[in-house]
Amino acid sequence: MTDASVATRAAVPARGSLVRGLLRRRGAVLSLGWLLLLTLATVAAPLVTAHGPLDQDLNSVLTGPTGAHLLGTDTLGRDLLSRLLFGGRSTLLAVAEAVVVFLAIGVTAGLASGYLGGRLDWLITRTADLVFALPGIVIILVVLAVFPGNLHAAMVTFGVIGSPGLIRILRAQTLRVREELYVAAARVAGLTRPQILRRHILPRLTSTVIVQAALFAAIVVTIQAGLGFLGLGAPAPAPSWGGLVADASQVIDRDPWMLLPAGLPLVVTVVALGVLGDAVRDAAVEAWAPPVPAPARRPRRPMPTAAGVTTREPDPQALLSVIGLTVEIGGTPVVQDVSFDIRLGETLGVVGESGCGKSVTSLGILGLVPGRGRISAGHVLFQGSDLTASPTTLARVRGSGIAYVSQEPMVALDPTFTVGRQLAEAVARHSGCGRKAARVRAVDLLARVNLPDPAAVAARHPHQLSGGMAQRAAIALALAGEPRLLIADEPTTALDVTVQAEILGLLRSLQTETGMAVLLITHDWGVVADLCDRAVVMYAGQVVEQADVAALFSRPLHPYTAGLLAANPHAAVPGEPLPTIPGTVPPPGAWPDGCRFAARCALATDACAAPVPLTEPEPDRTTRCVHVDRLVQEGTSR
Ligand SMILES: Nc1ncnc2c1ncn2[C@@H]1O[C@H](COP(=O)(O)OP(=O)(O)OP(=O)(O)O)[C@@H](O)[C@H]1O
Repeated sequence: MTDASVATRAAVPARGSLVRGLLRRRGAVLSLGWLLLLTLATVAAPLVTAHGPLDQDLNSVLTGPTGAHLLGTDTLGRDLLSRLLFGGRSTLLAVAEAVVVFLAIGVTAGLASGYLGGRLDWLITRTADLVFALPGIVIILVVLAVFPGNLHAAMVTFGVIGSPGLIRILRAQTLRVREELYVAAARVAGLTRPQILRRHILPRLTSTVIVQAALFAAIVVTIQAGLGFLGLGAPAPAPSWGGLVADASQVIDRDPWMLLPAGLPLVVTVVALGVLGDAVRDAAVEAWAPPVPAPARRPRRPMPTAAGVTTREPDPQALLSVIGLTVEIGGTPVVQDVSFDIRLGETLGVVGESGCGKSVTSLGILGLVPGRGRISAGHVLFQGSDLTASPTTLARVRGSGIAYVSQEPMVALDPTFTVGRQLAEAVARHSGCGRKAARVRAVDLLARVNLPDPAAVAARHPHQLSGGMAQRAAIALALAGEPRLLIADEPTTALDVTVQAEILGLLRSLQTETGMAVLLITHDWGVVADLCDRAVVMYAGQVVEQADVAALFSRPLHPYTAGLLAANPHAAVPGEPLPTIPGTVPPPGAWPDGCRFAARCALATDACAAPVPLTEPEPDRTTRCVHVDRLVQEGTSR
């Protein structure tokens, strides 16, 4: 989508907020109205009725509705409206007690379990399973046997017994949300865990929490009424909704009317809570649904890969040195022995076919290995500090030292906040300036990435931006901490060709202005030629070649690099078919012991069956090929 297409987007109904979505639903409005009315009437019961709930008048029993008693009287001549409202107080209190306990345990444990994982996750899920298996009603009856008539103890217990359901749901959602790129971006930006949970994860779970709380409240109302009906609630003569139904059922043959005021509020309240829960869920789905179909991603072309550099001394002048980095996901190495350096002001391209480990390498640098993977070997030195050895240094460096721009700007930005607020938050965090100054700086940053009318853009939510604008906003966010290294993972993949060129031009000018280093992951040799000083070629989790861009283009010293350059559409000869590399990249776990490219290589011989080390055939360039001498000769004679 181009920037111009924002106008088209604006014509599409905008995503409504949860509240607006709710207010558009008649059922939700009626339910909210009823619950509000009920709450007000019970709280202000002494003002609503002149009769006390215990006042008896044996001369007017079971009167039915009259002027003096709007809902009639019971068998002792007590005013039903008064008993209903005062009884409603204990119902509302019971609901509040149980729901508060339910939410306190469910939200805290669900978030902690899903986000922190590890042993805590194991402990929480096992405990939740155990509590889930307990027979709730039996436990409550036991509690009431130990504390007769103590509804508070019963409701707190019910809150505890109900919480495992919420824990499971929120844990599952947290696991999903924590993998979203804007959460990774928040980690890169240096937010602490509590900040990420509060600002980025909890808001995404709000609708689920409200739905679950409403449904749980409906269950509490029925349980509380059931206990009252059985005489296990508030001791007589105190009013309760369950007690009213019990009284009404005893005189149903003499005065069927009494069942109506006794039972109807109970039924309407339970239905209202259920309808409200459904409406919140529907409104949330609507609020989060994308307003227009996501722009189709450009199909990815197969790209060259490279081999990792084995043990070597890091460049003393490097800003970042990756040394022998090995990353495992699920116990399988997906990136192995990767090494490279970047100096300040330099742009290093990382190229390779899909699945060769480019993204995992860049995320590994930031300590953000996906899928609960881990760095199993190697070091990442940034300005001399080993980021793999010190989580504190890593946390300090993220955002301010190293920033990250992903290929999906629309999801890298938090959809819940305006662009300006996210930027201001990042600026304030990194610079420590006040809110007002941070807001001004946020608009400056948007201007710096050449967004027209930056103040207006600051007031928009990410979904109101086109792909190109969102990527510029994401770059502005990355610049908020004035990083020394920007990692850009295919920053133009999801954009139209014209916008791609603009974003690449922007990156180039920002680098010239700030002098920062850029690690650019790309599939596009055109981008490498245009922006990069050096390039690392990755194949099947290894670096296979690393060289100055000009040397790489003129004399590739790995058959894979040569194959990829030949398949480069920018160099295609009109009318001739574009050469391709036969076969596919072997997946992690299926890598051969020898050269990983051998099965696709025209030069392969028996010598390729043994492990191939990286060699340095020329100063400042490395390759992982046993036929390197032949390639050097061919290149020289060309
Ligand atoms: N979350 C994950 N869980 C399991 N395996 C993963 C996960 N993320 C990546 N991998 C695996 O790690 C390997 C390297 O993936 P990576 O995304 O780094 O490749 P890439 O070169 O960046 O590819 P692309 O250009 O498609 O992004 C792949 O085999 C991939 O299947």
